[in-house]
Amino acid sequence: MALRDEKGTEALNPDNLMCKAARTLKNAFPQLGLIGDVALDPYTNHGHDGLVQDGKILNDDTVQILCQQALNQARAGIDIIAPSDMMDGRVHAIRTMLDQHDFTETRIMAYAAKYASAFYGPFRDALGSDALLSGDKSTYQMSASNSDEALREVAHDIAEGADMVMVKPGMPYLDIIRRVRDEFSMPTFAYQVSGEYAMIMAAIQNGWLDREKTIMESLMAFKRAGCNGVLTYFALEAAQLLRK
Ligand SMILES: NCc1[nH]cc(CCC(=O)O)c1CC(=O)O
Repeated sequence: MALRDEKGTEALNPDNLMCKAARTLKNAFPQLGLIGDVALDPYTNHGHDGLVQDGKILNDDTVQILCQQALNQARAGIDIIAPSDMMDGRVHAIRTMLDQHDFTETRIMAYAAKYASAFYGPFRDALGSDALLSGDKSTYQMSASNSDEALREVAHDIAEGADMVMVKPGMPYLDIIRRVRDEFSMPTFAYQVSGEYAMIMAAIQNGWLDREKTIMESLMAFKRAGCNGVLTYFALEAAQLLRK
């Protein structure tokens, strides 16, 4: 909390928690691929992903800072920059910044179709941004009622240089995953978010659902819908189950 401020300055600190963790992991496991989430909400005292003035998000000023944040992460050893902020134009700006600093091989996984969702609750609790958040994120994240907009958002991000695209949340948006994969044939990922994880875990803990079967069925659904990969809090357990 003490490190949060209006502009998310800590995001640009080369010795922030995330950069330290990235360097430590790369030293210990040089073969490990690292994905870094780029957005300001872990660092701002208002809990938004971007800068706020008079209750409005400042898109272009935020993009400048996100570029610096991406560069900071690339320097710490992050292999794939994953902007989760949903500002317009950030993929192109980040690509340009990375290239200018010789990070030409650093990839971009765009949170391209990201919905303003209730399913991020547990993540925001963990981050401490839920209590801080003034208003909501509906001016930059998408409305759950809209599916064509997802295709337009994905098209923008691909045109701006995204190497991979993501749909988020996952399970309530399987239709979007299928449309995105069919339309663009790009490496397509889903993020099975914290609320999906919490929902499944709560049911497992209550004895209502079978643990292994439910986890694997939930992940299989993403593959069926067209995903090339899934970001999930079940990753470790799923890897163990797949090895059996
Ligand atoms: N930009 C922040 C960000 N990056 C990942 C998540 C959610 C992840 C999850 O719920 O598991 C969020 C939350 C949000 O947009 O409020």
